[in-house]
Amino acid sequence: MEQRSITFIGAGNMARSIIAGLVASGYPANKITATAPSEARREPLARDYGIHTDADNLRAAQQADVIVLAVKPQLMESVCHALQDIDFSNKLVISIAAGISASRLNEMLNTELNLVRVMPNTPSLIGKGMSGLFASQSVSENDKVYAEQLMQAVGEACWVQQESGINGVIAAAGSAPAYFFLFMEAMQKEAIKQGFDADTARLLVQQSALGAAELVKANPETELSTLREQVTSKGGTTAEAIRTFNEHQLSDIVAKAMRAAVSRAEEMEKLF
Ligand SMILES: NC(=O)C1=CN([C@@H]2O[C@H](COP(=O)(O)OP(=O)(O)OC[C@H]3O[C@@H](n4cnc5c(N)ncnc54)[C@H](O)[C@@H]3O)[C@@H](O)[C@H]2O)C=CC1
Ligand SMILES: O=C(O)[C@@H]1CCC=N1
Repeated sequence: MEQRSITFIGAGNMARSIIAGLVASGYPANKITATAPSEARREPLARDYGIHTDADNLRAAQQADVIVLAVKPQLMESVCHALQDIDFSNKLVISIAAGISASRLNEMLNTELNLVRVMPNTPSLIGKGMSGLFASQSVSENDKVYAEQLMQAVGEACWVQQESGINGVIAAAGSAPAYFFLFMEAMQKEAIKQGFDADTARLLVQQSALGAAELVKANPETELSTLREQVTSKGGTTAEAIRTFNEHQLSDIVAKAMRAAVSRAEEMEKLF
């Protein structure tokens, strides 16, 4: 892929995840800059990945070919305001923020950007990310290819044709690692109650989760329901566990939670 100079505005959890994945995939560290007001955020990134860091957003953004907006949605407006003097005509802007539309970002930066909205997730840190991408109409084919390859360097990527699809990606992927962590936390807690020490309980849960996910990936032709049925012996233990989940409407709970994530993204679009 092209190795353009890239500046992350905001050096938090998500920027760090992408930077780590990029550097591990061979993207040159000296082409990457990350900004944050606090030294405590910048220093570990410079130390761990050998990238440049800067406290000055304007300077760092000015010298980059690609600017990744990676601050919290609440801060986006004030951060963008200070970048308005930049000539964006030859730059690609990537926003990873949830709940901030392309038209709002154009407004905040006071220009019609070459903008790709990307919704990544934190497993990018280990090259296992899942990202959804949406490109504004003006984005060139070359920039689209670059954005896609950038996210493929840290995991899998898919495009959405409508901007609203980004909110669907949030529900199914951006926020999703937290759902699985919550589920695993609950399992670990109960395994501890059943007598395992915390480490063994974690091992039991993490290896089962990993094995299940790998099995899904290794069997793309097999429906998820079939994989579930292969574990569920008639009259056996799994059947009782699954019956209990169903009795408490696990599918409805999951659907409600995913819709709540979408609703919050829509609400944020009005707030910020
Ligand atoms: N954490 C996640 O799993 C995901 C987050 N996102 C999006 O990524 C964005 C960042 O989220 P996180 O990394 O989780 O937040 P975070 O709070 O970990 O990181 C935000 C960073 O911005 C920095 N910052 C604060 N003020 C700044 C300023 N004026 N200039 C430059 N940097 C500044 C902070 O030092 C902090 O390191 C959000 O817009 C969020 O919607 C998207 C997908 C997944
Ligand atoms: O919770 C959030 O708002 C961000 C977006 C997806 C994951 N974290």
